[in-house]
Amino acid sequence: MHSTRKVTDDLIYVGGSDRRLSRFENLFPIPKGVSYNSYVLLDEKTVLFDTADESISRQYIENVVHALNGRPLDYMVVQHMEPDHCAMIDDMLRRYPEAKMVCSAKAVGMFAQFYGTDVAARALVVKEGDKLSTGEHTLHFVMAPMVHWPEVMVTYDEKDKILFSADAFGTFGALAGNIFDDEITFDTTWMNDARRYYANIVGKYGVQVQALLKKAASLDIEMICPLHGPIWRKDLGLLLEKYQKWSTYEPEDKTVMIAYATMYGNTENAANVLAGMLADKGVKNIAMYDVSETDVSELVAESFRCSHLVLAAPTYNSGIQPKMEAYLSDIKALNLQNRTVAVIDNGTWAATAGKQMIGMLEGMKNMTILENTISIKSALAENQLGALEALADELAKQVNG
Ligand SMILES: Cc1cc2nc3c(=O)[nH]c(=O)nc-3n(C[C@H](O)[C@H](O)[C@H](O)COP(=O)(O)O)c2cc1C
Repeated sequence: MHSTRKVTDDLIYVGGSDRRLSRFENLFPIPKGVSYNSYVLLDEKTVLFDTADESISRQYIENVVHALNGRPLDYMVVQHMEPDHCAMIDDMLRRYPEAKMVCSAKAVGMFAQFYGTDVAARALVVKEGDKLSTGEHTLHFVMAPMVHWPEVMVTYDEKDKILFSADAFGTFGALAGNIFDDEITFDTTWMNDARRYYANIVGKYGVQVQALLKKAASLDIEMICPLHGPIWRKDLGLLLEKYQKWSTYEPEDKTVMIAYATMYGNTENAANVLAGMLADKGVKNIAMYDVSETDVSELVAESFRCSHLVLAAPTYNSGIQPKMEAYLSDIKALNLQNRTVAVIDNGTWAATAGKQMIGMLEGMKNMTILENTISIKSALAENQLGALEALADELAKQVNG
């Protein structure tokens, strides 16, 4: 049975959600599932905005067929060629032989790469600023390269002031009937997943997101229809403000995130002692994570949120404890910037992890590495408490000041 909802009088939500998939991109845990959004516009011409992942193919086909209600499909706007949105394109093109695929030039090539089919004859290639009238509606295409693939474009419906935003403004999390931001409590229940989605999937491309935000600012947008997560029609400012921060790598919260690695508990102990000192000095909402117990996507998201990071790790085979090293590689690859970082290391015979962590941080942009580093020899010693206190002082002054 179809499961669709009306977005406007002539726009229908035809997407669906997957709650079985454990990892998005086979990488990021999604305990709350994920939605694959797609939309049908019923104007004088009919339009399908993107398709969906094959995991929801049965539901998706029923939804599209129901929404079109016997009408042919004239246009299929393909904004992003990632398989979680384009898996059903081939099926749609065969099911609707008159449909034209409206997309960027790069998308045509990508389709051939993924599916071995040349769709050039079915493609209506559009570029920056091109417009397509579908009757009452005019669709205005805006290129958004590297948000988060090179072929990405977004589409602005001039009549209803809707931005179809591709992966931008998307989030992890399945939809449960409520498809609009005003039908859910986004700030408390969804924001962490939205941040984790942004930081890990689009985080690297802050410059490109900024370019898109600038283009979007020139459009009068009343609704945003992303490819994942709820449709924004009420509190658009909430996510736009977050996107402004995330894409400029500006921390959201002035607080300390302590990420530690530990085998025997001694580095963890130092992290706890430091956290207590920070709390005594008035630092609030301290976030602390064991990097072996926390998925790296969470660590990345929290690093995008917090202003100050303390990284504490034992030396491991003359290197950095591997989970800490993986996390550092990730935030480096994702271009995290503008953080103040303190380093604590540990070692029983030759503690070298600290030097190596600092080396990785020095390779990142605009990171302030505090000179006050602490090197533990197996377990925190009495005579190191002063140094830890001094570090807590420095961090607290910055955070509270
Ligand atoms: C597999 C392995 C490799 C290690 N390699 C080093 C090393 O290269 N240099 C060193 O000083 N300590 C090394 N250690 C020792 C730990 O870094 C050290 O005992 C540290 O105090 C452990 O901190 P923890 O109590 O937080 O786990 C190694 C330990 C393990 C288990």
